[in-house]
Order: sequence, then C-alpha cells, then structure tokens
Amino acid sequence: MKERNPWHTPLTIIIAVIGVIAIVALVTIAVLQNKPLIPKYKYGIVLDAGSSHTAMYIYEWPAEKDNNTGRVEQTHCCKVSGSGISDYASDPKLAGESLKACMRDAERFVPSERHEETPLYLGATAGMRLLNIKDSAASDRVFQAVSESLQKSPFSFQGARILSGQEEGAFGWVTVNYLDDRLEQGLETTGALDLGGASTQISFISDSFDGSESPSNYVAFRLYGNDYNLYTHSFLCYGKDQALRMALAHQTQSGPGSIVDPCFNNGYSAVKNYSVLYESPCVSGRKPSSAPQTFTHTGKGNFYECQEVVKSIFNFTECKYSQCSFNGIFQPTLQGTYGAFSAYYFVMKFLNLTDTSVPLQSVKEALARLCATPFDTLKKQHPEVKLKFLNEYCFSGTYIFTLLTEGYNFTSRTFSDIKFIKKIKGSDAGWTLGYMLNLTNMIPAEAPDTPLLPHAGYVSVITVIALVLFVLFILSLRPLWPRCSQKPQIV
Ligand SMILES: O=c1ccn([C@@H]2O[C@H](COP(=O)(O)OP(=O)(O)O)[C@@H](O)[C@H]2O)c(=O)[nH]1
Repeated sequence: MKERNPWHTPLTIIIAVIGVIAIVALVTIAVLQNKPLIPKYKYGIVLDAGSSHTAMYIYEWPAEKDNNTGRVEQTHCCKVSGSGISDYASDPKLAGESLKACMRDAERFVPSERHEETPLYLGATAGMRLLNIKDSAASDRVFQAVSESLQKSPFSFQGARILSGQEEGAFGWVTVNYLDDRLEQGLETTGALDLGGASTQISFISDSFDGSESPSNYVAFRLYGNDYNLYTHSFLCYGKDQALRMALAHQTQSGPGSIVDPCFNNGYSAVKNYSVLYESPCVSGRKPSSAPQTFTHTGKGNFYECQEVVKSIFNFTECKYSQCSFNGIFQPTLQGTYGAFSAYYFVMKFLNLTDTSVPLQSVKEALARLCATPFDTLKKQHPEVKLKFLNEYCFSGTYIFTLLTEGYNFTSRTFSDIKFIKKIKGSDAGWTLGYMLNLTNMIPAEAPDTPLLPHAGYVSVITVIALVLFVLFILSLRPLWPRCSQKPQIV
C-alpha cells in the first residue's frame, strides 16, 4: 500500500505556490524599485565677466528632484583666454569672439538633449561698471556683441547685464553658505570677502545690524524658512588692480619723470604711460596737469613704507555713522567666520599665508621679507609664476593686509576667523552660483517638506511588512495543516 504524504493536499500546494509567487514578486519589486535611477541631471551656465578675465562655470543638479531642490554642483570651469570684456571697448566684436572657445567647451560638457533647456547667463562686474561710468555707449556696444555671440549658442540665453556691487556681494555670500550647507540646515552663517581686480566686497550677518542705520548696505533674505539681515558693501576701485592705480596716482601727483616705489621689489623697473595709468575713472580726476608722456617706475621694496602709500588711498577720518570701515562707509561690528576668495586666495596662496592661525605680526614679517627680496632673486625662486603677477605680490600682499586690518578692522584676535579659500566641495567660491540659484529659484524661501523615509527605506519597510503579513496568513491556516502525530493514511 502506498503512503499518502499529508503535505500533498490541494490546499497546501495552492498556498505554497501562492507563497512562492508572492515572495518572488516582492523581491522583484524591491530590487527593481531600489535600483538607483539612471543619473539624469539638469544644467545651468554662468559667465563671470570680470575686469581682468571672463570665466565660464557649468553647474549640474539631479533632474528628478521636485522643484529643483537637488544639490547644485560645479562640474566644469573654462577660463576665457584674453582679457576681460571691458578691455574690448574699442573692438566689441572681439569680446563676443573671445567667448566662443568656452561655449564650444560647454556644448561638450552639457549632454546635447539638455542644450535647449539649459539657461545661460552672463554677469559683468566692476570692469564693466567702470566702462559704463567712463563711456556708457561703449559699454552698450560690448553687451550687444557678447549677447549676439551667446544667442548663437544652442543654450537658452537669458541675457547679459552688469551686476550691482550689492548683488555681487550678496550672491557671493549665498554661494559660500550654500556650498557649506549652512542655509538648508539653518546653521550660523559665514561672511564673504571677495577681492576682484576692480572692486572688493564684504558681506556678513551681524546681530547688531537691521538695516536701519545704512539701508543701502542691507539685503534681506528668507531662505529655507530662515530670515537673514545681510550687511554687504562693494567698494568700487578697491579691487587690487584699481587700488594699484590709485597708489601709483598718489605717487605721481606732481607728474614726475620717475618714481621709486616701496611696493615693488628692488630691481623691478618699467616705463609706464601717464595716459594709460590715468584712463580709469578711479584716478582720472587726479591726472597731473603737466606731466611727461611716460614715467619710469622702479622698485625699492619696503613693506612699512608701502603700507603708508597704501593707507593714502583710504579715507579713515570721515564717518557720519556710529562706526565705519573707510571712505565714510558704515560697517557693523565684525561677527563670526569669513571665507576670503578670488584674488585674496591667489595672493595669500603665493605668499604661503593662507594659514591664519599664525599671529598677525608673523604675517607682517613675511610681507616685509617678500618686499625686501630683490626682484631677480624672486624671479629665480618662482620661475613658474607669470611676471605680471610676480611684479605685484609685494603691493598686493600689503594691500590685502591693510584692507583687512585698517579697512575692515580685523585684529590679531579676529584675523584667525578668516579662511582663504578657492573652492568649497569642488565648486569655486564667487558670486556666480548664488546668482544662478537665485534666478532659477533653486533656494526655496520655506523649508521643503521632507518625506518620512528615504526611498530605499520605504521599499525595505514595505517588503518586511508584506513578508510578516504572508507569514501571519500561513499561520492563520494552521487548522488546515496536516498533523504530524496523525498516522499515515493507508490508501
Ligand atoms: O592666478 C591669478 C588669477 C587672477 N588674479 C587676480 O585676481 C583678480 C580677479 O579679478 P576679476 O577679473 O575677477 O575682477 P572683478 O571684475 O571681480 O573686479 C585680478 O586682479 C587678477 O589679476 C591673480 O592674482 N592670480
């Protein structure tokens, strides 16, 4: 007689088959759902048309995030060769031409299916602000030329314009704090110090500032549900190239045929043209009435004397507010930490002075040593550094030191609150990212609702719950289970 296996009842077979199908289905769904989505990104392009050069930045962020709330990162930077667009006033077409190589670069870095929807912005800063003051028709022609050139690109060109000093300062502050994740998390913010060629910006939050004392320095933000009262000021002409012009103008007031400059190393010598030096609106009003065509500019390399020259370009006496930085501009008490970028970084990196934990006295001594180094020795020590930068490091270092300490009032105690930075998490510090985040509404005013669980967590919880339900279902069929104690049936 054959023994009948008690498990071989139709019901148990049906339950087993359903169970296996359910488990397979659950595992398949979990695996498929949990597969990382094919990376799909959106892009934005910003051209920073600075006084000394133009740079193009490409940003990307995950496309699948709602309301573009994904993290934005810089994926590529292209330095436009040649000078800043303001230098093309006499031949504006060349300004447009100069952008073409970087735009071709952008076509390779942004996937072609995204070209049409990718916004492209050009923002010009202090170089164009100065050209606009000097010759607004020439400035319009430059914008016309760069706009025509950018319209020919496959991207969605959103316009070229001059940023106000206030925008430049505020967007630099947004960039630094966005990249540091301080805005989304509502953390204490960091101030932003930006040194360009033609202007310099200082932006920070001070508890003592609500905008009432100097409304023109006030920018209000509501970001991720937090309110910020930002103090910001842009000093036109106090970028390092225009500051150098002002220092030279101070030394050539009487129209001499030669000057011996403490801000240039001993052994440096160049013949400079009076009309070129005085063509900038930062100094044009001070052109000596009688002067030869050229003057010989030689160096004597003395930091302490250089500091006196540099101080002469600041006005520290006039102030109609409770407190000022310089030139009668209101500045609240410094607060918190600061990121100092652009030319601050280039100069302090060269001088090996990015470590701000060293006492201010040591910074002074390092600058004094650099200025006292004969120019020939300096060239031998740094054969890789371009001469146009090497010439000026004694001046630039002294200028930065004086601007920070005498201008903004950083002291031996607060100097260590400054961090000289180029990039934060792979993206350059500067106004461009903040500008794009603002124009694309990528920073919400209110904190977005966060889902209870991340996607993977959600899938895992659903799978576990389904398995538990299945086991409970099987257990609920217990009365129908074959009994082990039962004697095998004889068929
Ligand atoms: O390797 C470098 C690259 C740039 N710079 C200087 O950094 C400043 C950058 O100025 P930008 O063109 O951005 O000027 P803005 O329009 O912001 O005044 C200029 O003085 C440049 O000469 C420098 O010292 N080292």
